[in-house]
Amino acid sequence: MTALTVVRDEPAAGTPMLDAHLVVDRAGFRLDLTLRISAGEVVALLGPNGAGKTTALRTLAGLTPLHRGHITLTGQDLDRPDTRRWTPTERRPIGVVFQDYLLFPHLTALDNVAFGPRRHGLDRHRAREVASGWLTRMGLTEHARRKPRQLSGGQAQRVALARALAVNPALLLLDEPLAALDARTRLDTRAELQRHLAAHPGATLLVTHDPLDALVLADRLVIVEHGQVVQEGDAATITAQPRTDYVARLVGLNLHRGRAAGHTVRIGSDFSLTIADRHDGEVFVAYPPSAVALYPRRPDGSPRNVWPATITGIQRHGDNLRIQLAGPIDVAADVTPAAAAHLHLVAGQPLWATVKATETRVYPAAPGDRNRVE
Ligand SMILES: Nc1ncnc2c1ncn2[C@@H]1O[C@H](COP(=O)(O)OP(=O)(O)OP(=O)(O)O)[C@@H](O)[C@H]1O
Repeated sequence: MTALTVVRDEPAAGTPMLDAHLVVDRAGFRLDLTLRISAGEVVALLGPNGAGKTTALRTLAGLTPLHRGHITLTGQDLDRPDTRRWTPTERRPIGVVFQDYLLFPHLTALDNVAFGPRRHGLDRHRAREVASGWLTRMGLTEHARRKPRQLSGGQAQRVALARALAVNPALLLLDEPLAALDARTRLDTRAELQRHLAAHPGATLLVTHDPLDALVLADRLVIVEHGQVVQEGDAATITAQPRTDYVARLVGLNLHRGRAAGHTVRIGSDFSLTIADRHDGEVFVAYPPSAVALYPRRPDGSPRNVWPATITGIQRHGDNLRIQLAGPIDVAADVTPAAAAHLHLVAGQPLWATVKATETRVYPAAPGDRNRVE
């Protein structure tokens, strides 16, 4: 019997694909980011406005040169300023889906997708075959002859994704891929995108400031603030143990950094919280806004942490109200509309806030944690 040899140029899942140290200096801003992504892995680069996400993506795509560092993809240096290595955008094995898709308006969906394979050397007929296959996978067969302006937002997004994937990229870059869609379409498209990303054998970097996109689509989250990584890991770890104010807000937790001694954590110079378990040294204390209860007068005889607070803001939050409070520690509290009415909550109002020791989650703060949370 003859052995059947299957030739695959797909990398085995887990093979290191991207190894990058991205350094870009601008007046008042420095990007200094290390990124490693394996075959089949989807990494979300998440961060607030101005954190440097787009700059990172542009360096990988070859639209912004590095000042220092390197971009190595499947062992090839694409950008390495110290050896003057530079591969132009069109020669990088990278597919990009931009926020607004950037489809060619004068080309049909089919020719938009065929553009990449053509550029990579396939003849017109073969490139169209490949493109047609991708449009079928995206459920767009009957839209192949349409121009971008005849497509809905969700369809244009799928054409852009097909175009990026049609060149079999070692690295797929997605820049806020769902941002241009309305809420309903975004929901369907997110689920569909998840399927396509799971099938993509290369590495994927998703740039977003939507935590839901990151949580649903990515295997690993890299969180950047001020051009630097402040936390990275899987969604479960990050949501359980946020290490900066931004991440805590993202996952909906109150967060303080302090010094623990036994069951007490000193926060700032003259405030302490009692915690359930013993800890020593620098720690984070996290608890959800739903764990903070509000009282018009100081509740006594209770084992809870109690402190005076003033309302600085009230917003709707799902079925509840989220109350922002200033005091010895700044916190958010969630209350039901009935409780808010009962307490006659208004901005500027003094109250008493409480949280039970057993509702707090305490974990060590690494010495390297940036953006200290006080
Ligand atoms: N072309 C440019 N020239 C000079 N400075 C720039 C340029 N583009 C961005 N910046 C600055 O570089 C920093 C990082 O911006 P960048 O767009 O990468 O952040 P971002 O995380 O993508 O933000 P957003 O979520 O708002 O898109 C910001 O301070 C920004 O003002």
